[in-house]
Amino acid sequence: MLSRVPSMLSLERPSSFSIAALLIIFATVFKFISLVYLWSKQQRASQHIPGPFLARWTPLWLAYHAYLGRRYVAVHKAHQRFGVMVRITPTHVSIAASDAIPVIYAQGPNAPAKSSFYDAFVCNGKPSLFSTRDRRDHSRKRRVVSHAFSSIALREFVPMIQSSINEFLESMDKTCERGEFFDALPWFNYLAFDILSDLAFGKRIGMGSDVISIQKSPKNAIALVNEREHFSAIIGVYPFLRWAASFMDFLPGRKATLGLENLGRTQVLERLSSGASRNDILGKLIIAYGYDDHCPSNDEVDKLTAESVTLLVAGSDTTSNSLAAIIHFICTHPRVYEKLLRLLEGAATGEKSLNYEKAKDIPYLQATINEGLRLHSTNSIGLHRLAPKGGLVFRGHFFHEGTELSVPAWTISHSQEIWNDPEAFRPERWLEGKELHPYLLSFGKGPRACIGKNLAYMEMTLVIAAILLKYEVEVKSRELETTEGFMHKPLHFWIKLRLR
Ligand code: HEM
Repeated sequence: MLSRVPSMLSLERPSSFSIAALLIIFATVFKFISLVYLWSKQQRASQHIPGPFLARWTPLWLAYHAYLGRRYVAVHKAHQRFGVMVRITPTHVSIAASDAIPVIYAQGPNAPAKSSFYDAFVCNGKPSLFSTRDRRDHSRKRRVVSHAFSSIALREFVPMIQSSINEFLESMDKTCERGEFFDALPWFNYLAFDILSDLAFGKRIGMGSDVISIQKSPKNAIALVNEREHFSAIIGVYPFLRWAASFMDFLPGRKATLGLENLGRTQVLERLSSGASRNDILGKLIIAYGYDDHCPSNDEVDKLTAESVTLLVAGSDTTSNSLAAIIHFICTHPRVYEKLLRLLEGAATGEKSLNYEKAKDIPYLQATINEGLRLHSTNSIGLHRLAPKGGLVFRGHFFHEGTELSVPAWTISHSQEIWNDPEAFRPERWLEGKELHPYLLSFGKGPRACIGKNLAYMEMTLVIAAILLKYEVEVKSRELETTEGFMHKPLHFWIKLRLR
């Protein structure tokens, strides 16, 4: 009789395979239940905080506005309607208050860390400096990468940056010959891309002749950055979308991510195999990681690729879009334009160009850049952080560990209490004695603030000085149409240039 019992019902000892399968199922169910429990606990804890009806129930409200490229507008309007604290997903509270900046973007061992939003920005499966969430891992990486951004390193980059700018100016000269309005935004993008790819890959990708074979057209590489950034900003807000997207390599944003990874890997491998040394960011990273004295493993190549791609993405269109917006504001404010030009001409003493050492010492130019960054708000969203272990208290509200928190950058940059007449473009406000830098969120704040900030100021200073000294710039429209990916950017920048 016993022999007729089906083997699956026999009382034999389970194989190690079935034990492993059971353990995996058990672990998955446990993880799911604990996630649901955590989610409902956080949701209950922030239930007293108002917000748009849909946002209180699903992250899709935020994902939808990110998809439309208008997340910062939706969050800003929600603050106007509901007040300082607004729930923008069931577990994410946006706090539009300047005193929240040093709390949410705090330094120190118990500072709020980046949230899983940043998993959407991981490259090659390897978190880069930007997407690393663990505090200790991040500090270690930041120490290594910061070698490439020291003030000595930046000074060494000036000739490389200048050479890209000279090539850019030659192209601009040709537009003067035609004497027509043209969309300068792609040209700013090419320039920033040239500069960054030169520094991060040791090879210019943009408008130069040195086009990388994998990206036949320079526009492709720029489109990849735009698409990847927008895609990550959408799927970042909802773990389910991130999970679903990982199976959908056909999505344009997913393709863009893979395309950029390939582009970066090709360049990094080429550089490593050539054994060439160059004083650029990639060269400095190779030395800082110690890959100059042994042949790096695949894993190490992936790490280096992740950093290089991140620097290209984080440093190119951010700078070009900010530049376009700042020059737009200068041109639409003749008083500022004339004042700036007089100061630049004074420093250039009769020349049509100005070196960095002189340009950086013109306070009004730096004030104009800051004012443009504020008014345009390249970084417009609230950068996601997590309430740390033990929770976080702000203005008497307790936020459970793991609640997402952010300070909406656009809303802070346009706050009447901080800026007094916030819609006015008035660089002078930066020179009147009130310390305004703590409220400028363009580069983030705290331990995760932008590592490329000084490089960005250097580029913007050099390009604005070069353009204003060489050309008369006329804009076609007073309006600047914009959209938002992860960063806030103009859609076009129509100008006409005349040689001065
Ligand atoms: C105007 C130009 C730029 C703007 C507006 C900008 C903005 C920002 C912002 C807001 C953050 C913080 C992100 C967060 O907390 O989620 C950031 C981080 C970062 N930026 Fe920039 N950035 C600019 C230029 C650059 C450049 C030129 C580079 C490098 C070449 C760069 C590389 C990075 C990196 C690597 C991080 C991550 C830092 C970390 O987590 O430790 N950025 N940037």
